[in-house]
Amino acid sequence: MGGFHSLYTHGFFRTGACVPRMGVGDPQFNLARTLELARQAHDQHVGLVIFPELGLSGYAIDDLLLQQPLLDAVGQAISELTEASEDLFPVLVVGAPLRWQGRLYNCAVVIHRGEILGVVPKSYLPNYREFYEARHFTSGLGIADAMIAIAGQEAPFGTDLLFRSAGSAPVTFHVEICEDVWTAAPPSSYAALAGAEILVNLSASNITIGKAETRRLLCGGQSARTIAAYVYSAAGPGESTTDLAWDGHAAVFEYGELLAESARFPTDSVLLTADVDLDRLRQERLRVTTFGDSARAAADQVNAFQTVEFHLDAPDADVALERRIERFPYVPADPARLREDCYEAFSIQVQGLAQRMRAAGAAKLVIGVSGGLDSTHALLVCARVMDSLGKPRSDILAYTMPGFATSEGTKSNAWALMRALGATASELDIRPAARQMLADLGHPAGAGEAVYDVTFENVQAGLRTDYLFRLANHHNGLVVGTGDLSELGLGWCTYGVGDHMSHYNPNASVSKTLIQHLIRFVAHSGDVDADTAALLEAILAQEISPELVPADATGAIQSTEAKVGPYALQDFNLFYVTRYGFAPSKIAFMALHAWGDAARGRWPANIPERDHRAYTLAEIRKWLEVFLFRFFTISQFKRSAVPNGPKISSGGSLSPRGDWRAPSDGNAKVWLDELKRHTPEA
Ligand SMILES: Nc1ncnc2c1ncn2[C@@H]1O[C@H](COP(=O)(O)OP(=O)(O)OC[C@H]2O[C@@H]([n+]3cccc(C(=O)O)c3)[C@H](O)[C@@H]2O)[C@@H](O)[C@H]1O
Ligand SMILES: Nc1ncnc2c1ncn2[C@@H]1O[C@H](COP(=O)(O)OP(=O)(O)OP(=O)(O)O)[C@@H](O)[C@H]1O
Ligand SMILES: NC(=O)CC[C@H](N)C(=O)O
Repeated sequence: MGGFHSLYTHGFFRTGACVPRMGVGDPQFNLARTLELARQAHDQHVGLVIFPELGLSGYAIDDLLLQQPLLDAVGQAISELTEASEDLFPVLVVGAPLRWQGRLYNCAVVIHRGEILGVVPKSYLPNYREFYEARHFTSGLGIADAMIAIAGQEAPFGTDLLFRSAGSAPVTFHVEICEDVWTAAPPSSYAALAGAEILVNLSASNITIGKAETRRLLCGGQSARTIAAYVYSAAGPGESTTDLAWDGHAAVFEYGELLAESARFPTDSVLLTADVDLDRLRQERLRVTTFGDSARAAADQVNAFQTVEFHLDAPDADVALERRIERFPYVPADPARLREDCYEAFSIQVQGLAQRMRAAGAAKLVIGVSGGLDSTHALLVCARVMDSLGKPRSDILAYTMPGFATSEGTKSNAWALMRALGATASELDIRPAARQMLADLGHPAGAGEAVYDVTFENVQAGLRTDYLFRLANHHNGLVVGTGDLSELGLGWCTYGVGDHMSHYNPNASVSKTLIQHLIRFVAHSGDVDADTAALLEAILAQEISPELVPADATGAIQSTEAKVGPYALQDFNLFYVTRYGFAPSKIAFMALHAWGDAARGRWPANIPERDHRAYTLAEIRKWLEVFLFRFFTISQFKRSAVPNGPKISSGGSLSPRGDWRAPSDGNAKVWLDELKRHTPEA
């Protein structure tokens, strides 16, 4: 099997859905097209590839289905296909009318490496409106523990089959046929509860206006409900147009998400592929424990399945991932989705803080404004909160509090911002108190020595927060937290007395990369004047720094990203560690795919061209190691004691009362070992 660079190494699985050019009632023609596509799928390392319903005979051939020569020719085509499959990697699932115990069934035949693994008859035969399947076929409902003679072999036959690979490409799949998924209780629902991860559907669904959307709803919804992948392929060009038409719709969904979809109304054969993330499905089924509850509720149906085992071994080649992986899991590149995300994130933040202000009977909001990203965004939220409560923005008491390392640039940005947003702005110099405290501590910096250690830093961060809390007492206000999700993930905040603490933190579950985007979004929204937009751009462009340590001899300022890593990568790591609990080597593989080439895929809007950069595997590995150590070893005690704040993204919040509970005395050993063992250094 391939190495680190192969998708099969990391729990991905390539699926294929074919729309072959069809010959009406012409099994040899259809066999030839099927074989062409199967060979293409082989060349593309597809593990499981499906073809349309009754694809070997044609679907809309009416009473020809009852013609002996036609059925014999279909049998011959299956024999030839089975023989040819010996040299092919993928499991093939083809549609054919088959005779069993003197009756005709609308079947899916599952073939791998010269063997018929099983045959699944269609359960639900539509016989309403334009459909007349019951005229020819018998329903497969209830057929179990049966065998069928086919292509010189004896194969399992029934609707009780699950197919499971015990090879180095492990997967469990189930097969249903068109109408089966149109029903209130599709067979695949029970199959998923019995362990099927990929649900395939061989379909011949004639097209009428608007029907493609119905299919998306049904297949996408089925994949979401069953926490599975749903692979769908419908008949296309060449299918009989006597009274109907065919748009050749192929699509692959994963847990409610459309992974790939064919262009409809093709004029020739199509192979659609999609890389399904089986790990994601497996991890999600562990989390969503009600999935197991519904398996218990449907125990009779679930326990009735039998498993057909086969061996699919991952290709030796390094099969490169083709799936689109967002660079920023918290900031989707699709403009429409991003707009919706920004609207929701901002509205959640505003609603959270407004409700707390009302409930606490607070007259004012108190906030420290540094001129950095987090406090800028929190201040934008405060302004909107006041608007929504019908209070004047002057009820926001905003303080800029210069310390030993505050630059003129950030301070003037802070002033400009407080003014632009209409807050009551003040300046409070923390240096005299900080000097006093350092002296009281016996710290050398108290006597003017250039000792810039963590105590020196935290005295400043702590004093700022202390002032804000006492100002809140003094003015009947709430201290608004600014620290973001990414900082919380990395433990990049001062515990208890510092920026870790507030009365309510609307930023707590907004990642740094999303905060950057939200500010960008406001700057480009037209909701603020040109000066404010320029100010926001200036804030976005500056180096991220806590400004707690003065610039060094070269003038270089304290850089957060030089210490904890680029937020772009750390947000990627944070998302996949907390949302799915993936292995670090898989996260590194995915990060390389997302970030390895600046030209690949779309970037979210408004990110300046100069920031379109790439990361090497060595960089990705290095910063992932930093992330794992910081996240698992040194920062959980901070997350175990965070103020309230609303959960914002499906990526999760890190509140111990919300979406992330972990021991405060754990360590990163397991994760670091996994990373080192399975990720090359470059
Ligand atoms: N598991 C555990 N349970 C309970 N306590 C634990 C602990 N592990 C360490 N501790 C204790 O915690 C203390 C260390 O934590 P803490 O006092 O927070 O200090 P620490 O995390 O060492 O330092 C704070 C860091 O955050 C950075 N910062 C501060 C402010 C703002 C920003 C920003 O950019 O937003 C960044 C700052 O530059 C500094 O590097 C030590 O006294 C240690 O003994
Ligand atoms: N000079 C300052 N004046 C007022 N408040 C400050 C100052 N420096 C820090 N703070 C407060 O402490 C918080 C944490 O500081 P930090 O520098 O990490 O955040 P930031 O500057 O808002 O954003 P970023 O972390 O993105 O630079 C700020 O959000 C702000 O509330
Ligand atoms: N072949 C089928 O089972 C088609 C039935 C399905 N209800 C459709 O309209 O597409």
